[in-house]
Amino acid sequence: MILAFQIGFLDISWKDVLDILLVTFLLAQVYKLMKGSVAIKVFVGFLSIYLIYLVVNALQMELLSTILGQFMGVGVLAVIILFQQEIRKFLLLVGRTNIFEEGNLIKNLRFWTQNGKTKRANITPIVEAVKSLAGSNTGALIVLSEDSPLKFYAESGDAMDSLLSKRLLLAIFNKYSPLHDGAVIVHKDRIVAARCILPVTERDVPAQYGLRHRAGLGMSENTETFIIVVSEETGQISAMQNGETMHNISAQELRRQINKYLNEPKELKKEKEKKEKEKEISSEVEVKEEVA
Ligand SMILES: Nc1ncnc2c1ncn2[C@@H]1O[C@H](COP(=O)(O)OP(=O)(O)OP(=O)(O)O)[C@@H](O)[C@H]1O
Repeated sequence: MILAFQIGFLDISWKDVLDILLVTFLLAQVYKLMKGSVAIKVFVGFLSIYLIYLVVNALQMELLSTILGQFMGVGVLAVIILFQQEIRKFLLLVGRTNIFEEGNLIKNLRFWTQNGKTKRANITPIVEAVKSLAGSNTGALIVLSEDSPLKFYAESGDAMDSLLSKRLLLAIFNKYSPLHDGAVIVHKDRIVAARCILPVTERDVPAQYGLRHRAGLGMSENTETFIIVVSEETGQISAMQNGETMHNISAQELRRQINKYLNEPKELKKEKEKKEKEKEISSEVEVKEEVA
C-alpha cells in the first residue's frame, strides 16, 4: 500500500484520502439536496449517532456499541420507511443527472462555489405582484426559501431559473397561463420553478380553506420557508410560516413579514426551535402528570 502520511499510529494511504473525499462529496450533496426540509434534521441526527457508534466501536466499548449497532440496524429501516418519497425523488434525480455529461460537471462545480453568492431576494417585485394579483382576484401560491432552492419540491414542477420580476410573477399566475396551477418557488433573487406540488396539511383547518391554503400551510409545516397565498375567491392575502397562518394581511404587513423572515438571524431561528422543543416537552410532562 502506498502511504500518503502517518498520523500517530494511523497509516493513511492515498486510497483512504480518496475514500474520505468521496464520502464528504456525497454527504455534502445529500445535505444540499435536503437543506431547508425537515428531513435534514433527521439526517443530521442519524449521522451524529452513526459517528458516535464509530467512535464507540473503535474504543471497543462492547455494550454501548452493541446497543448503538442495533439502533443503527433498525434506524436505517425506519429512515427508509419514513422518507420513502424523498429517497424515491433522490434516486430519480440522481438517475436523471449524469454529472459526466457535457458541461454538467463544470455546472455542478460552479453551483457548488457560487451557491452562497446568489443575490438576496428583492422583495418589492414580490409584494407589488401579490398586490396586483389580490386586486384582480387571481389565485397565487408563492414559496420563498432563503436557505435552499428546494430541489425536491422544484422537481415536481417546471424548472425556470429566471430572474425574479413583478411582470414574470403576473404572467405565471395569469389564469390563461399554462404555468398558473400549483406553486412558484423563489430562492434568493431567482424564480426556481413554477407549477410545483406542495405537501397538503393534514391538520383541521377552517372550512373556507381550500387546497391552495392547505398546500401553503403544509409546506410551512415541512420546511423553513415563507409562503404567500392569494385567494382566487376573495382576493385576500395570507402568509404562512412554521405551521402558522397570518390571514387576510395587507401588502404593507406582508412586506414587514417577508423582511422579518429574510433578516431573521440563524441564532434566533435556533433559539425559537429550542423554545418550541421546551414547550413540547413541558406539555408532554403536563399530559403525563394529568394521566398519573
Ligand atoms: N398540493 C398542491 N400544491 C400546489 N398547489 C396546489 C395544490 N393543491 C391545489 N393547488 C392549487 O390550488 C388551486 C385550487 O385552489 P382551491 O380553490 O382549492 O383553494 P383555496 O384555498 O380555496 O383558494 P381560493 O381562495 O383561491 O379558491 C389549484 O388550482 C392549484 O393551483
